[in-house]
Amino acid sequence: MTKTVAILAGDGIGPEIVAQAVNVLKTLQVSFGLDVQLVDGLIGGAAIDVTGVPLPAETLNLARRADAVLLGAVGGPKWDNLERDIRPERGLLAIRAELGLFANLRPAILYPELANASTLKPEVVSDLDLLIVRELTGGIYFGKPRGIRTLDNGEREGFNTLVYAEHEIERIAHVAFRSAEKRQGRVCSVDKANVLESTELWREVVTRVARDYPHVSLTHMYVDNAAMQLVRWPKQFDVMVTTNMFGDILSDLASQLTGSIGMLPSASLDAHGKGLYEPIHGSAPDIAGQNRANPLATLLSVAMMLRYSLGQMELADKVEQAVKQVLKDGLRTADIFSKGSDQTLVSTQEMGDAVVAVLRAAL
Ligand SMILES: NC(=O)C1=CN([C@@H]2O[C@H](COP(=O)(O)OP(=O)(O)OC[C@H]3O[C@@H](n4cnc5c(N)ncnc54)[C@H](O)[C@@H]3O)[C@@H](O)[C@H]2O)C=CC1
Ligand SMILES: CC(C)CC(=O)C(=O)O
Ligand SMILES: [Mg+2]
Repeated sequence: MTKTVAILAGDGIGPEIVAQAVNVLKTLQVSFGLDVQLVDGLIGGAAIDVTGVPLPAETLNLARRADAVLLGAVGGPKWDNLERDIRPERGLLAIRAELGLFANLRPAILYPELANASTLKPEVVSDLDLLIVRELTGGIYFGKPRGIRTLDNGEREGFNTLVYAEHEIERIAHVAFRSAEKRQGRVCSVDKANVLESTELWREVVTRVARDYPHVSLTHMYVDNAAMQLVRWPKQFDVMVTTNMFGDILSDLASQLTGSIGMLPSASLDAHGKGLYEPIHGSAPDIAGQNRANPLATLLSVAMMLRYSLGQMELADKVEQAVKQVLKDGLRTADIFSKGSDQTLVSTQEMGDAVVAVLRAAL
């Protein structure tokens, strides 16, 4: 049966990188019989410009009907002075919440060809393969009350609320333990339980859920130490499970261990296999429109979509193999390029075309 994929390119480099992903999906359609229908929708600043809101009802309906959603990125200086509730980023938070996408899987894998692009020494990152499981629809990005208020003395005060209910912690913990069962069997739960009651409960609930997984080991780490340990010896981690904000920050950090933020894909999943797939990075306004962005995180997100939402394991492997091949062939966008080497500096489009060419050659 034909599957529907909603394509939400968004802002900044979003349209440039998503165009490469669409080319890959069309190649899989034409050359490998992938039965998908691609339907475009507006989100973020692009949606604000046309409809006045960052997540139009039409886009939400499209995403609800679709089997999977592919998203580029949202946001940019053009919309930064808008009223808080209609900024592009609120559209992204809203689609995650509306679709119930509570589990954000962010694998950080070092491709051997990029060992020299990592910020760490090759021996510290060789074979790095860790998975950050980030809670995505709760925590401080969603907690109420929130806002900016004026006090009696005229001074303004900004405030947010970090709150986690037991069921929110339980379900993300299960995702982490089930993931670890298929990997090296180790979960590290990252919190700030020494200071924050919300994550004191987090630690207690994760410890309770661990009893259902006798073959998985559980350790706990405070987030400040976790940030330090990630750059000291990242291979100590298999699966890291953490809150919305801590996962957001630690995954950007982890991306540099693999060479670039342009390399990390993500899957945001609900309880039933519905997923939204996007690179972990933002809209990169500093390089938008220059055909310089690395599209590989987005193409690897397509591979995750094929695997988790479209049931196409072999095609997922093929896309990942094609990414590995273009790196082996020495092709590099600017973010992963090292001068004085036998690498070829390529544009966003050229990198996308090269992946498509490898896929076609694999026919
Ligand atoms: N999922 C999303 O849609 C996200 C949206 N944002 C939004 O994006 C805008 C920019 O945010 P920033 O903090 O600058 O984060 P960013 O992730 O967009 O960019 C950070 C740095 O990484 C570089 N970079 C990012 N993606 C790259 C790629 N594929 N290839 C090469 N270089 C890449 C950028 O050029 C920039 O120097 C803001 O409006 C922010 O709110 C930020 C993070 C996630
Ligand atoms: C709007 C932000 C929460 C997006 C972001 O930085 C992310 O999900 O990584
Ligand atoms: Mg982020």
